[in-house]
Amino acid sequence: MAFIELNNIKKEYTVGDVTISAVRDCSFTVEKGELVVILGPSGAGKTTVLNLLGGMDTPSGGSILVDSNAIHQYNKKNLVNYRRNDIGFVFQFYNLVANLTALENVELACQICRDSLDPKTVLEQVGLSDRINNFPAQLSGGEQQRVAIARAIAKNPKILLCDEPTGALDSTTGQRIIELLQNTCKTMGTTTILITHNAVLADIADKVIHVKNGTVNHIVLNENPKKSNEIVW
Ligand SMILES: Nc1ncnc2c1ncn2[C@@H]1O[C@H](COP(=O)(O)OP(=O)(O)OP(=O)(O)O)[C@@H](O)[C@H]1O
Repeated sequence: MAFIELNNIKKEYTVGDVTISAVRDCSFTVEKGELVVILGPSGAGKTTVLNLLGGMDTPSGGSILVDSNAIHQYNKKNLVNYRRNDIGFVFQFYNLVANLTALENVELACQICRDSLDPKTVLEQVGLSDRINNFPAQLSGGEQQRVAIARAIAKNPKILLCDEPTGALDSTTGQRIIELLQNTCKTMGTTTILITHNAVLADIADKVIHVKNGTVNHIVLNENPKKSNEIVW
């Protein structure tokens, strides 16, 4: 059994009298410790899939199994605990708390979950030992994203979910963020899922799930994923 299994997932939104099918018949698996890129154009359903995986939303049909747990059957309380303890989230625009320092941002996330790592140590691991007392506005975009990654991995999550993590960064800074995500995935063994419309990022993944019109189009396994310094966009 795979670490993550999505089976025939369907997600529909009802807006007034209209039903919008965001995701349909979507199935794929992710192995423990794998780095997976979900790639597809705008509107393909990537964010919907990520939100379902992260327990921010529940499917209209199908099943989601994470580490043998049936996430699709979770009630609100189960979902709160799942999001707190099992999921680390990295966003395109970092979403740091502006009036807290880098260290305080990471500490805040650690306070709500069990088994968290030492915030200072994790900030050192992401290369920010000399910036821990800075506020987000005093940091570059790349540094802010490092804080956001530190905040997510300090929770010691089962899964790291990244929504266009390099989308707001230039190519060189983005490469360094990819390097950090690749290293974290390999050294900590954190299963990492990254959604993007940037086809260049496909090469850095162990597995690429191509999505189109709300469903999986095809899946590619990379025997030899590229290093971050081998890709440019
Ligand atoms: N809460 C919602 N209510 C209604 N429709 C929605 C909702 N969320 C998503 N959709 C629709 O579902 C479809 C898939 O959207 P989704 O955001 O998952 O795509 P995406 O691949 O992440 O796109 P992008 O790269 O632009 O973020 C779109 O047609 C979108 O308009």
